[in-house]
Amino acid sequence: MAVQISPSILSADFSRLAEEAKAVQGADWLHVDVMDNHFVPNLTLGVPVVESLSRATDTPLDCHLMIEQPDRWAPAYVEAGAGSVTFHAEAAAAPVRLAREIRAKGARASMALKPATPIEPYEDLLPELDMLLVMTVEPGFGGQAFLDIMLPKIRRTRELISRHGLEMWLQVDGGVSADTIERCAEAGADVFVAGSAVYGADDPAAAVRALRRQAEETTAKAGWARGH
Ligand SMILES: O=C(CO)[C@H](O)[C@H](O)COP(=O)(O)O
Ligand SMILES: [Fe+2]
Repeated sequence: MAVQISPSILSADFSRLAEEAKAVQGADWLHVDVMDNHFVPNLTLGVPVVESLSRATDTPLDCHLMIEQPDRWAPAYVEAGAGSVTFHAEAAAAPVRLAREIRAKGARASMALKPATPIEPYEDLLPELDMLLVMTVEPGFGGQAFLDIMLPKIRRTRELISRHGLEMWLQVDGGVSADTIERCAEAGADVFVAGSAVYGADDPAAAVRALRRQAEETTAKAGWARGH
């Protein structure tokens, strides 16, 4: 199980997205938060911006769709160049069909859970997914405080993934920082989104390296990591 860091451009300067993407060279992914002002009370960017960004950087794009009707829109984000597309369980009408469509178009398929959405009803869907995103804030805004109460859900999700013998990744998003990343890694997360902790730093690339080091050290120590 390899630690991956996905800086969120939600906390970047939107007037200089190409430069901001290059400022985190060395990151595994670039996390792109798509918000439609319906699923969440905020509005960010859409398909044309993702298309331009995918041409402007070699870092693969990890698109987090906080939108209604992901069944209709998610395939367009794959066509726009996203390497991974995450839809919300609460918004998808047919998550299995949607995950299969995302995979068939050539991207990794991922599903996100808001803080109040349990993982257990989705256990049988896990083999259809390449990644599960456990939100550690209410989606909609960057810079919010990490919700410690989500740690048991991260732990239960990791246990389910292990029990089913799956290779899928477990992402955490929201309030991930030097203060919280070790708790996430200890609970079983392996893909870490960080917005304000990376783009709020004087040296974003150094912040990515520091977060990676912390997560790797914790992962190496954690008992559940053995054998993965
Ligand atoms: O999906 C998100 C918010 O809905 C963002 O990815 C997340 O909040 C990142 O920002 P920060 O690390 O500052 O919390
Ligand atoms: Fe996100």
